[in-house]
Amino acid sequence: MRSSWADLAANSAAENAPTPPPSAAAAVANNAANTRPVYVPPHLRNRGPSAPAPAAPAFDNSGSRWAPPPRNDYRGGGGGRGGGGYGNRGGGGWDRREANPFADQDDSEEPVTQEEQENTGINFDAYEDIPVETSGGNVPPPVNTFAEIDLGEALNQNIRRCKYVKPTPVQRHAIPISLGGRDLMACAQTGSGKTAAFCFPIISGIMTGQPAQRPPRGVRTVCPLALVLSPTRELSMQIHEEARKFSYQTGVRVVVAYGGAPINQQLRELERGVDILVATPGRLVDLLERARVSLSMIRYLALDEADRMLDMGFEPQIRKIVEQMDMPPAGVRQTMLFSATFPKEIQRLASDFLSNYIFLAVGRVGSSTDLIDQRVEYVQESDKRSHLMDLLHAQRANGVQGKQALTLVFVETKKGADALEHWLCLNNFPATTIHGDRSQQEREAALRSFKSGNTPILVATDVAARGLDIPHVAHVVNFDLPNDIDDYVHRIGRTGRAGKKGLATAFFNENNTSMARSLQDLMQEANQEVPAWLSRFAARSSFGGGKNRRSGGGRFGGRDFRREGSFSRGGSDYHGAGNSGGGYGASGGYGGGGYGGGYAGNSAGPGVTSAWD
Ligand SMILES: Nc1ncnc2c1ncn2[C@@H]1O[C@H](COP(=O)(O)OP(=O)(O)OP(=O)(O)O)[C@@H](O)[C@H]1O
Repeated sequence: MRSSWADLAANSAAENAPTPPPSAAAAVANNAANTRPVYVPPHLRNRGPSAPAPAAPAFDNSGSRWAPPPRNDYRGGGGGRGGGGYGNRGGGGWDRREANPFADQDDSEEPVTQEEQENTGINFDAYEDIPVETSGGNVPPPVNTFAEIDLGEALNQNIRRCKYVKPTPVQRHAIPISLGGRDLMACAQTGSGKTAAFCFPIISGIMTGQPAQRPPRGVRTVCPLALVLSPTRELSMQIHEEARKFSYQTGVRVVVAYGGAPINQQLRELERGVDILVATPGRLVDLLERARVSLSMIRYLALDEADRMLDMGFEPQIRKIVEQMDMPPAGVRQTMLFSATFPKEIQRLASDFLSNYIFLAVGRVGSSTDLIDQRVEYVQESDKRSHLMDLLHAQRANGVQGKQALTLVFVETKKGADALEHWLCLNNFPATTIHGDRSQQEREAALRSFKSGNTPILVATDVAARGLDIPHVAHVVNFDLPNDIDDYVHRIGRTGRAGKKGLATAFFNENNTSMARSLQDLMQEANQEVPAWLSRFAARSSFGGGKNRRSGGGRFGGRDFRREGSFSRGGSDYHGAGNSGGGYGASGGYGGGGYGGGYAGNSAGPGVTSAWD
């Protein structure tokens, strides 16, 4: 298996986080059970050693563990807290050793001021004027500060450790909605903090909710309370890392399962206990079929990159997981769907998974808008390499390519990625690749090497287009443009995150004519300068009503599809409440057919490596 020099360097530098000894509380719990771990519900797990020992949970074992949780036992409280139980340090329950996810950062719990946050480049004032649209009945009002939300002290402490000073707009709106027990379809721009927006309510809900029933002894099936699905292995890993930080010392245990990595290690982690399972669909189906995971206790289901999860590649797998296994149905579980893009067709599909939901669209949040400087250059296929070289030399000369400034180059094919990486390295530009033909180890090493700045150029297929939060990506180059404007939005969203500025350059030629109109519209809405030649391409391609045209006469979708006349289900929950910003947000005009690169891997049979999980 080929491996670039940079990957090898990164491999050798791989972290080896020390594992702290088990806490006193965990040891007490374990002894009490004659070395067998004793289940302690999350809301009791935080009691320190001095606290009274948790009483054995009085589970009603008359029903089997397969019985679904009591209907609405955890909902409808409007965020009300049922007796606390969170907040204290310590830990108990399962084999509950917990590495400190903040170990390699300055863990001072000094409050971060807004000024300090701005010094880090995060400027949330840029988000203040963002139009927000909500629809659905009885939308809970947004909050302005984390302090207004009763998330519990342990979680609040982690928010401080993460140095989050105030909630981003999607968090301000989404967290109260989810804490209110409502299903949610949320659309907010890349880099705007959606991960925390779905993690916080889940963690808080598990900390304070009803205790879960424990599987009988000897049964190796685990029953997580929350499931977070994402389309790629790397994104699942990232969500897992984030969720571990948010849930540190809360007693809530987060486990990740994804394809391409040995399943045995993941099984061992699951056996140690799991409250929140973060997974890619393929690996999850495997675990379900082996009966190592049961979804019967699921209270929270979150789909990150939900439009991708429900597009034609993933939809059958997602339906299987959500509808054909043992997961409680919509209305019993709470479901949250998040993405930066949400085509209407996918919204329609997604509504099958939701019950009485609120649609939330938070305007552009400066990702594909002001914060990302978008440029499109006309470059013939044969000139692309020399053009890229010119850009990289200019970056070097201007000091843009400092140690910390990273460049992410998107190409169409895996072979193309390898060839470009090779050529860049030959030309003294250290590069590595990530795509579906690389082993998982290689993919992870490449990402590490890129993140650390050892290899400041990453050549990627669409497998890296969504969700990845890599600090210091200063420049995204669309060496090959995607065929779908939503993919473009996600790709360029790897820069300009959390209020920071970024640059995105696209190489355009005749092969991309079908993208001309949607690209022009996107750039116009983002107040970017559209070259005259691109407008001419757009005018030509508009005659055929190109598949990538955004719906709504050039205005972006980002609107609840239920507002369209076509929504006529009985018992509609649409009440048209909320603010109406209009004309912003996610895309309409779902292009379809535009998933090159690793997409084909989704339908791969057993044993075939999929780029997506
Ligand atoms: N309240 C906050 N204050 C400061 N930083 C935040 C806050 N919320 C999130 N962030 C940071 O913003 C960055 C982007 O967050 P996140 O990855 O969740 O974005 P996203 O909306 O999911 O993006 P994408 O659509 O690309 O998946 C992360 O580095 C995260 O730590």
